[in-house]
Amino acid sequence: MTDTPHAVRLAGLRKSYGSTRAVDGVDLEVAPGEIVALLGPNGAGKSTLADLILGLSRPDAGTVAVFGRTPREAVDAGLAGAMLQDGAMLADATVGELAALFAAVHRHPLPVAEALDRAGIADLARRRATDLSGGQTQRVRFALALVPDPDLLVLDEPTVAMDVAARREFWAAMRRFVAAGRTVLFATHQLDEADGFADRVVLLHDGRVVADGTPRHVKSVVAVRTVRATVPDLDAAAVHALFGADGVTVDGEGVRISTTDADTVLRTLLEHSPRARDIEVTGAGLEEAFLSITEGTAR
Ligand SMILES: Nc1ncnc2c1ncn2[C@@H]1O[C@H](COP(=O)(O)OP(=O)(O)OP(=O)(O)O)[C@@H](O)[C@H]1O
Repeated sequence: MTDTPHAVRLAGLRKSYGSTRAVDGVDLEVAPGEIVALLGPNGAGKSTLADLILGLSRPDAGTVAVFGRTPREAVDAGLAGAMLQDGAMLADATVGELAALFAAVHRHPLPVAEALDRAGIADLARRRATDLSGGQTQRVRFALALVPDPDLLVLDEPTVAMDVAARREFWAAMRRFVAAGRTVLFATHQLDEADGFADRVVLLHDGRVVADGTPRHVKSVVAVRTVRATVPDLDAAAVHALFGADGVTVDGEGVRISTTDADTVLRTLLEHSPRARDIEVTGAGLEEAFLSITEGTAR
């Protein structure tokens, strides 16, 4: 641990690929010991942000500091470890050999056996790294990220390809990792994962931070539901007067309303249109929730 105030400090960060603004003006400060989920739909900019924090790509504008150092310095000093989506496995090497290779390039590595043990894959040490299932490969990546014994772990969608049991074990291992006061920043597009593990959730959309708070706060923002109903003699003007225009679609006798408070919408709808039928309430995916946020209906 260092005395610097922030594990991660991003200021005015921008990164474009051609005309795509992958990261579009991000300011973010993460204190040591925080567990932060970067939550966002596909293409929100989570991987790009992770790469910038680790110094794997350079920003077009803005600054990145990791424990007060440049990303490169922090990684070289073993302060930051990474588990990325596409870390390649060396052909022919066993898991143990791969971890030993990693250990050789770090200044204060964990003993290989301990890194494998902490990741819960001691039994895979002699297996060839390229012969593993998707979930096992993810856990090898996790072990490799632990090898430098870092104070900050950056994980990009760590549980992709893991089954339920592997996920449970993975998060248990992560809990042991953070028990020592270390910092974790993980990207995910699963709200329940952010909710279950993070103490802070940063919501990204189109390269921008659109919400930042406790899982409870962010859940209330993205827990959008869609209410659909068929209403005979539907009066579009009356519907808009009741529910506003944002997130409300009227099509013939069909009405569709996006809301964070489906109970109230249903009560109001039935009060004013007792003949409403085919009523359906569905949970929205993150994409839909984000659309609502950006349209301003889910505030
Ligand atoms: N190397 C690249 N070249 C061109 N465009 C890129 C590149 N990397 C990312 N992008 C674009 O930048 C945007 C952000 O991508 P990024 O991978 O950071 O999002 P993400 O939130 O991690 O998405 P996912 O959940 O799908 O991994 C997307 O529009 C993506 O197509």
